[in-house]
Amino acid sequence: MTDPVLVGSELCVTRRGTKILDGVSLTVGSDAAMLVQGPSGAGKSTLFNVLGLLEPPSSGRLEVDGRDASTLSERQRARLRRTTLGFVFQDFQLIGDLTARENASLPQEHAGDRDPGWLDTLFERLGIAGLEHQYPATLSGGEKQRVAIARALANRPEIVLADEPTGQLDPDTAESVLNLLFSMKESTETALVVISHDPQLAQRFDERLFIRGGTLVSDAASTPDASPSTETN
Ligand SMILES: Nc1ncnc2c1ncn2[C@@H]1O[C@H](COP(=O)(O)OP(=O)(O)OP(=O)(O)O)[C@@H](O)[C@H]1O
Repeated sequence: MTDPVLVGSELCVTRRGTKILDGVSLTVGSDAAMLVQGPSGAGKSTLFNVLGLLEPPSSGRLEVDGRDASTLSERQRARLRRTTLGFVFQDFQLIGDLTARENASLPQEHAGDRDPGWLDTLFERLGIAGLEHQYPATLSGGEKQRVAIARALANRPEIVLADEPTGQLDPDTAESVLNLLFSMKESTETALVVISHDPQLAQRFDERLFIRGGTLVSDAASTPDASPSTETN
């Protein structure tokens, strides 16, 4: 594995006395393509939030780009999130009264580091050049997700975290969005971590982890939604 960009050690999240994540340890290399699979309620979104510095773990250690997240102030964490991480969500999370271009440029605006040329490149490579001035309501699901990918890559992050990025798309559009995520991962040299319950995604990823009851388990056979029959290795 190349140098790790994300290292979680014994991550736990407890809510109302219940352990939602229970001792999750993982290492994401700088060129990783990692899929975290698991059934509904397994703790995938919670893990996504913790890895994305969106919520702190109750215990355990998280290192992002070599920095121990627990030692950072909220402001430093927000800065690290902006500069190192890009996010793609199942429901796109585009702002309705901003155009596609304005949505994609938000991370640059927040970082105070505008790079319109890079946004042009992203729109071009993602096949959405020409849609810059349209509002989300006028875009198809696949187009919205491509705008969301442009937004995730706007600040040239080290890691893209995607939570069920194909969950709301029809199979053909899902395939094309996944192809784009992978081709952008290669060309921008980012690590890609996708969280999904969809076993169909499995064959695309070098590394697969399975979560069940808040704990990483060793193989797909332990997760009913992730049948090993769909695996290629
Ligand atoms: N605020 C909360 N308080 C108590 N329990 C919670 C809270 N948020 C989530 N949970 C529980 O934690 C467990 C894991 O939730 P999480 O959303 O991480 O699962 P998931 O694997 O992403 O599920 P899905 O695929 O259905 O979205 C679930 O049992 C959920 O009910």
